[in-house]
Parts: sequence; C-alpha cells; structure tokens
Amino acid sequence: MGAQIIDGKAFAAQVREKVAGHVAHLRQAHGVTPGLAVVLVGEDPASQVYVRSKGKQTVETGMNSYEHRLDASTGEAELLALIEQLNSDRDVHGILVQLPLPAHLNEDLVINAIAPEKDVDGFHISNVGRLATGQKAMVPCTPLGCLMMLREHHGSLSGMNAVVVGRSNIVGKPMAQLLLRDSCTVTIAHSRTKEIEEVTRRADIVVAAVGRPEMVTGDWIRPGATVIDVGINRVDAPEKGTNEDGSVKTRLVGDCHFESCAEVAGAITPVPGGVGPMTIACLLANTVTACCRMHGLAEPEGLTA
Ligand SMILES: NC(=O)C1=CN([C@@H]2O[C@H](COP(=O)(O)OP(=O)(O)OC[C@H]3O[C@@H](n4cnc5c(N)ncnc54)[C@H](OP(=O)(O)O)[C@@H]3O)[C@@H](O)[C@H]2O)C=CC1
Ligand SMILES: Nc1nc(=O)c2c([nH]1)NC[C@@H]1CN(c3ccc(C(=O)N[C@@H](CCC(=O)O)C(=O)O)cc3)C=[N+]21
Repeated sequence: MGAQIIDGKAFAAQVREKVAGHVAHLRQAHGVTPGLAVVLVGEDPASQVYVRSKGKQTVETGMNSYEHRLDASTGEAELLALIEQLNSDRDVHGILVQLPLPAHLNEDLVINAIAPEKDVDGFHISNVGRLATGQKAMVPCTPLGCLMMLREHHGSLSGMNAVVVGRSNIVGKPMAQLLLRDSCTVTIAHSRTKEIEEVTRRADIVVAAVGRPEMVTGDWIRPGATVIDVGINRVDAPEKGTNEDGSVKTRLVGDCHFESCAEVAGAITPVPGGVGPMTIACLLANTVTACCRMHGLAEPEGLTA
C-alpha cells in the first residue's frame, strides 16, 4: 500500500476542538449559546444513528441540541409548522431536516421552508445559488469536510484536475462548486458518463459519491492522485459471523475499493473514519457560523469555506 491515509476522524476531532473554543468564547464574551435543531421523520435505523451522534457531539462542543422526532406518517402541514416554529425561535441558529424524508413528503418544499440563514445543511435554493455565484452561503457539510481535508493535504488546489463522480444536490454538485471556487479544473461524472475510468484516470483529485459499494477500483486512479471516498455502504460480512437473531453481520465500505485504490493513490480517505466524521464536524462548524452571522459577530477562522 503506497497511499497516505487521510485521517478524517482525527481531523474532525481538531475541527470540533476549534468549534468548542469558539462556542466558549461566544458564551463568555457575548452571552450567546449556539443551538442546533435536528428533525427526524420516521424510524430509519441508519438515520437514527446519525441523529444521535449529531446530538451528542453538539452537546459535547457546548452547544444546545434540540431533537424533534416525528412519526413516519407526519403530514406536510405539521412538518412545515414545526419548521416555521424553529425559524422564529431565537435560541435555534441551525436547522437540519434529516434526509431522505418519507415518500409522501416533498423534500424541496420542506428544505426551502427553512430560513436560509439557519440552513446549516446548505440545501436551501438560496444557499445553492449563493454558492454558485460566489456570495456568502451556508455550505453543505459533506463537501465542506472534503474540501477541508483536500486543502489541508495539498495547500492550494489551484490548477488541479478534479473529477467528482456523482451529481446529487447534496454531495456531487456542491462539491464541484467548491472545487471550482478553489480554481480546480472540474469534471462531473455520473451514470451516463462514457469510459468513466478514462475520465477518472486523468484526475489529480477523485471524489467518489455514487452510493455503489467499492465501484471505483485502483485501475481508475492515476498514480499519486488523491482519493476522497464519500460513500457509506453497509454490506454483508459473512466472514464476521452472524448476529444473535441469525442475521449475517455487516460492515461499512465506501464507493472506492480501498485496497486497490490505496496501491496507486498518493492519499486516500478510509471508510469508516474519513468523510463521515468530517461531515458531522462541519455541521457543528456551520451552526457556529450561522450563530455568529445572526448576531453580527466575527466568524470563526478556518471553519468556513
Ligand atoms: N459521508 C457522508 O457524510 C455522506 C455520505 N453519503 C454517501 O455518499 C454516497 C452518495 O450519496 P448521494 O450523493 O446522496 O447519492 P445519490 O444516489 O443521490 O447520487 C448518486 C450519484 O451517483 C451517480 N451514479 C450512480 N451509479 C453510477 C455509476 N454506475 N457510475 C457513475 N455514476 C453513478 C448517479 O448518477 P445519475 O445522476 O446519472 O443517476 C448520481 O449522480 C452514498 O454512498 C451515501 O451514503 C451521502 C451523504 C453524506
Ligand atoms: N439533512 C441531511 N444532512 C446530512 O448531512 C445527511 C442526511 N440528511 N442524511 C444522511 C446523510 C449521511 N450522513 C452521514 C453523516 C455521518 C456519517 C458518519 O459519521 N459515518 C461514520 C461511521 C458511522 C457508522 O458506523 O455507521 C464514518 O464514516 O466513520 C455518515 C453519514 C449525513 N447525511
């Protein structure tokens, strides 16, 4: 294995430390405590794990955490009423509605009901437009975490060839915008891209966000390139045995085949312990940023894009 492992878990701990420091300062100097509201509709087990983890880390960094768990059958009007209430709550500086929502709820409508300045996910159409036009925005947490790791590893990204595999609104597109803003030459590949391995092989930076376990293999990677693996896929791991209920144990894998990519890459993020922890750390950072902007206070350094 040749690649340097980019330790997202350790980097996320550093980000959280900065967040905690700024939170303490806000409290002492200005009497303000940032607050994050997380809304979870339904009982998706993976979502419950993330929401619990977000709440725990919010409290650990000294902020207030407000959790709203709603039944899977919750109607649109009821969800919109909750968002309206959180929009006007002065103790709430960040609002996150966990996605995906149950199929009967219109995600665009719900997201665009969040006050843009409290939209710590950066999914509101006004934040998307602001990012695309270079205006001050709330930046989506996963791409922000990826950008922080790339900047830390490379210093300047200017002039590098970056290929983002995946064009979703929550990862691929905002990732491409951030790389473009840092003066990369950006290509977005997706399910209709022809000869995709040829495209990724030209990249100095590959960001994989496809949701297909271990799809990107070492032969897709140019020797020495940096690989950022956004994928979080739970797959069967029969080699680990069975659970008490007889079901097969599982393990997490990324969208990249780690061993073969690590053979050729210059640096790579692992799964778990790469992009995932950075995503949550950036959510905390965005909450502090939102709080500072709302109160007209100086924003923390190194925690925004
Ligand atoms: N670590 C973290 O914090 C987070 C991790 N994730 C993970 O990242 C991954 C991507 O998530 P998300 O962006 O929401 O996923 P989506 O399913 O919304 O988007 C997947 C994208 O990958 C493209 N794609 C699918 N199959 C192929 C293929 N065979 N070849 C090339 N491109 C393909 C799709 O193309 P097309 O548009 O043409 O269909 C689409 O643009 C998932 O594993 C998810 O779990 C997501 C959010 C946060
Ligand atoms: N509105 C909204 N915003 C999101 O940011 C959002 C969302 N909805 N829906 C789901 C996805 C997914 N996501 C992850 C966050 C952290 C880890 C994470 O910390 N993963 C750990 C492993 C966790 C485990 O063991 O299951 C790791 O990679 O090391 C993963 C995935 C945020 N998302």
